[in-house]
Amino acid sequence: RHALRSHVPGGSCRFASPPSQEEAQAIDQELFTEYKFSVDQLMELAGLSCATAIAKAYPPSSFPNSPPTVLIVCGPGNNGGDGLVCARHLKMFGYEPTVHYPKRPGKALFEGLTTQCQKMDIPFLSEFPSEATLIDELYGLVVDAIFGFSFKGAVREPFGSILRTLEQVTVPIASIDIPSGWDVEKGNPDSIQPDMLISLTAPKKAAQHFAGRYHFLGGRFVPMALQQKYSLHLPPYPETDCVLQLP
Ligand SMILES: NC(=O)C1=CN([C@@H]2O[C@H](COP(=O)(O)OP(=O)(O)OC[C@H]3O[C@@H](n4cnc5c(N)ncnc54)[C@H](OP(=O)(O)O)[C@@H]3O)[C@@H](O)[C@H]2O)[C@@H](O)CC1
Ligand SMILES: [K+]
Repeated sequence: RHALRSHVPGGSCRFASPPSQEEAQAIDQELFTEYKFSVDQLMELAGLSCATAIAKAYPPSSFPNSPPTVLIVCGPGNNGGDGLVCARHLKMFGYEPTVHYPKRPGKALFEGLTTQCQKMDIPFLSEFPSEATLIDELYGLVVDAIFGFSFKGAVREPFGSILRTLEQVTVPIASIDIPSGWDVEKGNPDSIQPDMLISLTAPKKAAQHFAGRYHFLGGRFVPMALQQKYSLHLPPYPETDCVLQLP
């Protein structure tokens, strides 16, 4: 199933005291309201973490194709914004990203991130490939930036069709924060099963159901007082790294 060779060993996650969906949203809100971070600040760090973790797990030399092509699917919220930032950094790192961004919020932040990608010659696909085999032929990796910790209920279109196609791809999928289609706390055995998960801030409860090879922690921006308030017990990041591979 997983076509890529990889240079770092990995395993499933058993993380102490993961935050609930409500707690994850409360931490997010507190970062903005109490700690006065702006969304674009944290999104930049989150997206950079994702690109860095991807480059560690799937270096260009491990791709079956050259240049290393990556399909990034972006959803309508901040998870999708992380995907746009990730695309930009992957391009800087020597990858060849292509973005599909079917539902775009009319906000300056996302418009700016989209323009930045376009000005860096990152193509945007207007139609999602309907056949999984086409994705397998054209791309060495898929980045799932569709839904994050605010996902609720049954998946609505066009994302239902997209996820059904992604369930059938054989190239690895790297999910940002939460595998899309998964309940944020309970997971979802019937949805995509990514090869990689990049948990941002802290792994959520759903990460306990992740069985792919690479679990990374990213988003090294949570002040200690906030970590303590929510009993996050985050493991220490190595030196100045912005990501940490979890066991
Ligand atoms: N502090 C942090 O940790 C940071 C977190 N960050 C990132 O933000 C992410 C959380 O972002 P978020 O809150 O904007 O929500 P997110 O999960 O992207 O999507 C919600 C959107 O999806 C939609 N939608 C929902 N359910 C649906 C359904 N069933 N079927 C279809 N659509 C559905 C709904 O759109 P609607 O269609 O309802 O308008 C809504 O707009 C987080 O996971 C992390 O990646 C970083 O950027 C910065 C620092
Ligand atoms: K996701």
